[in-house]
Amino acid sequence: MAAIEWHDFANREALDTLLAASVAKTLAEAIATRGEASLVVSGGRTPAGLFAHLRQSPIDWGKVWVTLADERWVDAEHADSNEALVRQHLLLDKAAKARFVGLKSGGNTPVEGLATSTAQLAAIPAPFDVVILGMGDDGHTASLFPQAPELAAAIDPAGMARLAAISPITAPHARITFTLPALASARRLILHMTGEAKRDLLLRQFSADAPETLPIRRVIDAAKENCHVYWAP
Ligand SMILES: O=C1O[C@H](COP(=O)(O)O)[C@@H](O)[C@H](O)[C@H]1O
Repeated sequence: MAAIEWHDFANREALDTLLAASVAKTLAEAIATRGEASLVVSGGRTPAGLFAHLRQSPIDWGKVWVTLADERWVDAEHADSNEALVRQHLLLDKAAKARFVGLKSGGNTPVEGLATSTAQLAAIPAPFDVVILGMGDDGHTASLFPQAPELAAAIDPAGMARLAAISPITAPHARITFTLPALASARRLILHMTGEAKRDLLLRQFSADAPETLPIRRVIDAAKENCHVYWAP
C-alpha cells in the first residue's frame, strides 16, 4: 500500500512556490523521457496561488497536456467552473502554450456527456505524470463526494471507467470526475491543501478510530506511488 510523504510549509506563498517548482521538474523529466507530459489539476479555492507560480515555469509547455481532476456541469464561463479557474490562473504566460482538454462536453447532464467527455481525453498520455488533488472539508477529493449515490462505483479500484458522473448531496452542481483508478495510477500523486481543519481531517483518516473511510483515503490507499501532501496553515 502506498504511504504519505508530508511536505509542511510555514505559509501558503512558500508552499505554492516550492510545489510549482517540484511539479515543473517532474513535467520536464516526463518530456525528456517520453516527449510529452500530462498534468491533472483541481479546481476550487486552493490552487490559484499555485497556478500563478506554475504558469511562469520555464518548461516546454507546448508538450504538456493539462486537464482537470473534476468539473462542475456548468458552462465554461460560469463562476463555479473549474475550467474558468484554469483559464484565468494557469493557462497564461509561459503556460499559455499548454494543450488543455476540459471535462465538460455537450449534453444537459454529466450522464449525457460522459461518453463524449471520455472520448475527448483520448489524446492525453496516461497514466498521468502529475495529478494534483485538493480536498474538501468533508473529505471529498476531485468530485468523489461522500454519500453521493454513484460513489461506490467511482472509487472501485477494479473499475474500468476513467470518468464518472456524480450527483453530490452536500455540494452544488452535478459533476464529472476522474475515477479512483484513473487518479490513483498517477506517476506522481499530490494532495495540495491548506488550513488546520483539513490537516486534522486527513490525519484522523489514518488513526485507528477514524469514524468512516472518506474518498481521499480511498484514493491514497489505492495510489500506485506514495502520495505527496503539500500543506500550509
Ligand atoms: O468542489 C471541489 O472541491 C475540491 C476542494 O476545493 P477547495 O475549494 O476546498 O480547495 C476541489 O479539489 C475540486 O476540484 C472541486 O471541484
